[in-house]
Amino acid sequence: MPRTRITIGVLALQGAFTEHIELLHAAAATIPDHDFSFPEVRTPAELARCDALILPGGESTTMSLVAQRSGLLEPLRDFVKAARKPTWGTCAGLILLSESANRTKAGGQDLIGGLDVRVSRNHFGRQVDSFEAGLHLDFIADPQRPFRSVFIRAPVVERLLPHVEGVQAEEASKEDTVVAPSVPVREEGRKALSDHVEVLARLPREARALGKSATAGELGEAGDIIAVRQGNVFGTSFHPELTGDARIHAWWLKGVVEAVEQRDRAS
Ligand SMILES: NC(=O)CC[C@H](N)C(=O)O
Repeated sequence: MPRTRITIGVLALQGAFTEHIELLHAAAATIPDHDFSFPEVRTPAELARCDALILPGGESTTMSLVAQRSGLLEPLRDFVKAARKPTWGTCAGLILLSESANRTKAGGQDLIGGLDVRVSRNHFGRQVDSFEAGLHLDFIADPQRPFRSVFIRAPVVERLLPHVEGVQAEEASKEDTVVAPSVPVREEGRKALSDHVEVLARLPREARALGKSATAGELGEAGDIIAVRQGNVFGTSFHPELTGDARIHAWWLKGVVEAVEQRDRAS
C-alpha cells in the first residue's frame, strides 16, 4: 500500500531552487502511485513537514548566513545529521553538506555537515572558468547516454574522511578550513547511516579541456570526485537542475521513496 503523500522540500533561501522543483515534477511522473509535494523551504516549520530535502546550488556563504538568520541552521543539522533524512546537495549544497570545506572566505562560514568529506571550494577557478561536461553515470537510467552537467565555480571532494562523531582536530586545525559542528546521530537516523562514503562519479578526462580560461593549475584533474553518497546523504559538484535532464532526480526520488517507506514500516 503506497504512502499517500511524500513531501520533498527544496531549500529556497538563495540559488537555483525553482529549477530543482521543475525537475522533481518531471521525475515524479516516472514514479506512479505516489502523491508527491515539493514545497519551497524557508522556515523551520516548513522544514519540519519534509520527508526529504534538496539544497540547491548558489552561493554557500550567503546561503549559510541566511539560514542562520532564519533560525534554520540547527534544524537543518538535526534533519541531515541526527535524523539522517534523505538529503541531496548540489554545488553550494554539497559544500554545506560537507563536514569540512577549505578555501572558505575570511571569517569562514557555517556548514551543516552530514557527508564525511572535505571539499575544495571554487576548485576550477572563477565564474568565467565554468564549463560543461558529458558524464557517464552508471546509476541513472539509460547510462550510456552522457549526462550534460554544468560546473559553475564548482567544488570537488578532495578527501574522504573517516566517520567519527565530532570535529576532527586535524581538519579543524587547518588555516583556511571550516568544519561542521558535531551533532549526535539519533536512533532513527542510525539505521540510515552507512559508515563509508561512496564515490559515485569522477570528472572525465575530456572535461579538463573544456574549462575556458583557467590555468592548468586551477583546472581539476581528470578523476576529481564530483558525486558522493553516504547513506541517505547525496552530493554533486555540478548542477543537474540546469540542463533539463531529470534522470538524476528520478534516481534520487526513487531512493527517497524507498527510504521513506522503509522508515514508515519500521515505525
Ligand atoms: N554554483 C555553485 O553553487 C557555486 C558554489 C560556490 N562556489 C560556493 O562556494 O558556494
